[in-house]
Formats: sequence, structure tokens, C-alpha cells
Amino acid sequence: MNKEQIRNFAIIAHIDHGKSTLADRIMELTQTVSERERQSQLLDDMAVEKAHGVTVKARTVRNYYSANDGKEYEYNLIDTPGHVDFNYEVSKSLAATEGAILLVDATQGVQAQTIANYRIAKQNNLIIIPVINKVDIASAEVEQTQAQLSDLDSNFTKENTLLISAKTGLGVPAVLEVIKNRIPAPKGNTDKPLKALIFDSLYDPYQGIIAYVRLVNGELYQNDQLLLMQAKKSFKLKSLGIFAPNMQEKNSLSAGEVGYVVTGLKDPKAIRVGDTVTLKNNPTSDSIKGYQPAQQMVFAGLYPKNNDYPALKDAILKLSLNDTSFSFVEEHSEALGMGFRCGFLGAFHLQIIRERLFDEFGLDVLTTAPNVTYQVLLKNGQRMNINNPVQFPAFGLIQEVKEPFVKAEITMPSESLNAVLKLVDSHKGQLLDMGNDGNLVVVTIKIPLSEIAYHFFSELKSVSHGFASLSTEFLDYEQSDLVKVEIDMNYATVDALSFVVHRSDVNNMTQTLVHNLKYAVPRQLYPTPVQAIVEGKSVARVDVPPLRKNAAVNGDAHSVSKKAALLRRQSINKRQSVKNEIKLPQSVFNTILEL
Ligand SMILES: Nc1nc2c(ncn2[C@@H]2O[C@H](COP(=O)(O)OP(=O)(O)OP(=O)(O)O)[C@@H](O)[C@H]2O)c(=O)[nH]1
Repeated sequence: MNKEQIRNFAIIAHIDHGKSTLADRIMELTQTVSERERQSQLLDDMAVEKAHGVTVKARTVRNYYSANDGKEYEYNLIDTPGHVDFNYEVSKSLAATEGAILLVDATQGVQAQTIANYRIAKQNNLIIIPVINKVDIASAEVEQTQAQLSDLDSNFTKENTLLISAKTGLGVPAVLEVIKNRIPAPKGNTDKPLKALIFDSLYDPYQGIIAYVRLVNGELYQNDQLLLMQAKKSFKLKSLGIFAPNMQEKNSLSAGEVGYVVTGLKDPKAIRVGDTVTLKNNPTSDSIKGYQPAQQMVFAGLYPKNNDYPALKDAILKLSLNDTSFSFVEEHSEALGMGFRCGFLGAFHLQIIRERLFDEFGLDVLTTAPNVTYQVLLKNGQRMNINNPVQFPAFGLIQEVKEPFVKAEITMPSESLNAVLKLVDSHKGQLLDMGNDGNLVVVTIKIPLSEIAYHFFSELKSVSHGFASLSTEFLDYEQSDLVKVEIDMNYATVDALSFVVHRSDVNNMTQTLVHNLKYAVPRQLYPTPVQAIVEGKSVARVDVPPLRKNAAVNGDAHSVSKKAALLRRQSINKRQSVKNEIKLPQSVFNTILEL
């Protein structure tokens, strides 16, 4: 295909605004999928995507479009996820394209992820085509949505914006023409040495690592000897091809094109997204730069339920190829054995990884309570980054603790403003700015990441009846008001408990904890006070009743586990970092971790 007849583009939008549905229509109109293969959201084929009805992974598919000018064009379409946790997938995809369709649901208007994705596209210097979707719905507010788009970018005029229904197909043929007219053909030179960007990868049990590539310069042929420039690793290419939408082998790929390379490499660490592929014997002089690695925000321990550590290790390595945005290091826990401490982009990402381990590798994993990274400065001047509560140093040694703060933009209808501000306040958020645009309010806040990393998103949806949307951006590490609560007691199986909580949560938290703890089984036959101590001062105290006559003196694991589980759950709900030194049998510990 002549390079002038290639168009690489992505579809970007807020969650559920119709990207996958539009991708379905495009594949049908270009006859990429036959009548027989048609099914809705064809590209969302992962089990987690079907279960949650959202796109998690970006997908690439090549279509051939017969344009009105009588020529045939190669359209490489990339469908991207819309959830705030998966912005990283969006930026990866956009690095491989020249243009983007910015899709906005006419019944919802511009939302937080519309703005966030628009900005990523702008940063990548892409041509953006504004498209308003779902115009078939009676409650569609086309004019208002149009006005919001013009506010976002003055180039998004009424004349430039397309109106479609991805569901019925209305207006979609016009989108196909506009892609050809507005989005430029890829630049790049087939005569120069091969230079290709790896923008995604996956592990195939039979073929090893398959890299998704976008060729910037040069050509790629079957049997080429290739070199990974960052990894400094060479290999002989096993085969190459395109996605249509399934893998289809080809003899060559050339500058501007998007496709896949079967590397034959088995070591998942060999391939890094963002690396440059070139020819071993005729390498390019410069590699592709500026590719930002993902920044993990939420951390948790993952342990195999059935003690099958080798299987978990293998699965995590392979999954990390397909999702380069999560990080992992081995860790060992007294109670759970070998596992991994993993970093995620957000709580939803954690859930998705957990489900993928189950769906794709048959592995059931235990997850410890999620937490963020704390920067700790010790009195002796040593600095530590702590993302594992077990490693939290003794409070007496600590000079200062800092925690990550983010800037969050919440977009909502004005009716939800009060409820949202209340929610923000209860999560220690500070209002930075508030803008009004018709019925749409955009509130900018500064908030500790630990406060919004877990349940904030679902609480926001709930208080705004589903209408508020959120986008976040990391700000900095700032002083944290953490204090340590020590629970002073003597239990049969629970030796000691200490929690790290925000100062403002101390009173409520400790009252409840101490109250619940009194029901656990004490070792002594005589009453014992349980008390919570903060900085040497008792903040709550409860006298434990004498042991029931026939209770097991050495502790009733079940009853302890229930109470400890309750404790754990409360601590999770409160979203503080938790340090506990519970020594319990494995089975009991498992129950706690699962909560
Ligand atoms: N009535 C109507 N419904 C639509 C239209 N486009 C999409 N939908 C519906 O909107 C819902 C979301 O569509 P998707 O295509 O999954 O949205 P998406 O943007 O890919 O969602 P994520 O991948 O989760 O970000 C589905 O139930 C679609 O059937 C449209 O033009 N009209």
C-alpha cells in the first residue's frame, strides 16, 4: 500500500460514550468482519471486559476503506479504554497514530475523561476529529454538547463536528470519509533503516512474545534479524502480520504501518513497551524517545491461594507483557509465604489484574489491603519509600512522613455540586478552583491519593447519581498527618496491633477498634483493659470481661479471625495504611486478607 493511502487513528472518549460500538460499525462498513462474525463490542473480547462492559486493553485492527475518490485506504484503528485507571493505555496507543476521533455522548456531554484524553491527544500533536454520538436517543443534547466541545477547543466548530449514532450507523460513513480527508498519512521513509516503536505486546503460549509495532521508517520482512535497542537483545523474527481483527500473516510491513512481530522470545522481560526495534545488521542511528513509563499509584500484595508460587510468578510475568502498567517485586510474608508486591494505576486496575489472573491463568489470588507509597525521613537522615505496610519503620525513628497528593478534576451537573463537595471534604480534599459552564460544573481539588485511590470513584458515582466524572493528575509528595495507634492488649493469638492512621481519624477509629477487640479471646482469666495509645496518651479504653468458663484458653481461632477481620475491614474502609503484627494460622489470615 502506498504510504499516502494509510491512516492511523485512535478512538478516544469518556467511559461508555460508544468507542467500541463505533469500532464495530467501522469494521462492518469496511467489511473487515463478515456478517457471520458480527457481534457487539467485538474488540472487547477479554472476559473481564465482557463482565464489566468496559474496554481495558487497547486493540488494533486494520481495515480497508474504499473512499469516495475511488481509491482504497488502509485504516489502522486503535480502540482505547475510557476508565481513568487506563489512561496509560490511551497514551501508548496515541503514540502510534496521527489522529484521533474524540467521541462524546450527546446525552452526557463533555466529561472528565473527554478532557483528559483530549489533552493526551494534543500533547501527541494529533489531528482530532470531534464526533457527537448517540444522537438517536430522545434525551440527546446535541447543541449543548457542541457548545461544550467549542469551549474545549475553538477549532471544534459546528461545521467541523460530526453527528452520529454508533448504534444505528447513522452518520458513520461520513466519519470514514473525514478520517481520510483530515488525518494526514504517516510520515516516514521506507528507504531509511528500520525504526519501529513497540507500543504493546502479549504472550502467546505457543509462539512466545508477540510485539505490536508501529513502523516509523524502513521495512520489515519475514526472517529479518532484529535488534531491540533499549534491551540490547537481538533475535530472528519468526513471522509478522496485521490484525484484521485477528492476526493475519503478511510478507512485509513498511514505514507508517501498524502490525505485529512474532519474536519467538520466551523471556517476558526481554520486551519493553516503548523500546525501538531495528535491523541487527543495519541499525537506525536514533531510537524513539519520550515514551513515558506508567506511574503506579496503588500497591498491594498478591499471594497464590493454593501456595502455587511458581504458577503465579509465571502468570504475572506473562500478564505484565500485555499490561506493562503494573509493577511487581517478589516479597515474602510469614503467614502467606512467597508472593508479589504489585503496583497498579488505581483500584479498578487492581481488580482487573486479579480477575485476569483467574480468567486467563486459572489462578485464585489473595490480595492484601491496598495502600499508596509513603516517603519516610528517619531521624538519622535516611530516606525510605514505603509501599508495604510491613516495612513501616518504628514511629520513634521517624522524623517526617510524606504521602502523595493528586490534583483531581470533577465534572458534574450543578445539582450534584453540594453532595460532591461534602464527599470531597470528608476525604480531606481542598478546593482549588471551580468553573461553571452552563449546567456543567468543573471542580478542581487537591486531595491525598490514599483518600481517592480505593472507593472514592464509586462513592462519587453514587452521590452524583452516576453523573459526576473524575480525572486525576499526580501533584507531589507532601507532609502527611499520620499517627500511630498502638493497641495495648494481650490476646491468645493476636500478639499486638498497631495502626497508622490520619490524625483526624484517630478518635472514631480507635473507639470502634477497641470496642470490637474486647470480644476477642483474652489469654488471661481475669479482666484486662484494652486501650489504644497515641503518642503515649491513652485515647480509648475498654475493660474486657472475664473469660467464659468453657472457652478455649489458647484462643478460638474462628472468633479471633472474625474480630480481626472486622478490624481489618474497618481499617480498609478508612483507607489508612495498616501495619499489623497479627500472628494467626494461615487459614485465618487468608480470611482476613480476602475481606
Ligand atoms: N442509543 C445508543 N446507544 C449507544 C450508541 N453508541 C453506543 N451505545 C451504547 O452505549 C453503551 C456503551 O458503548 P461502548 O461502545 O461499550 O462504549 P465504550 O466507549 O467503548 O466504553 P468503554 O470501552 O467502557 O470505555 C453500550 O450499551 C452501547 O450499546 C448510540 O449511538 N446510540
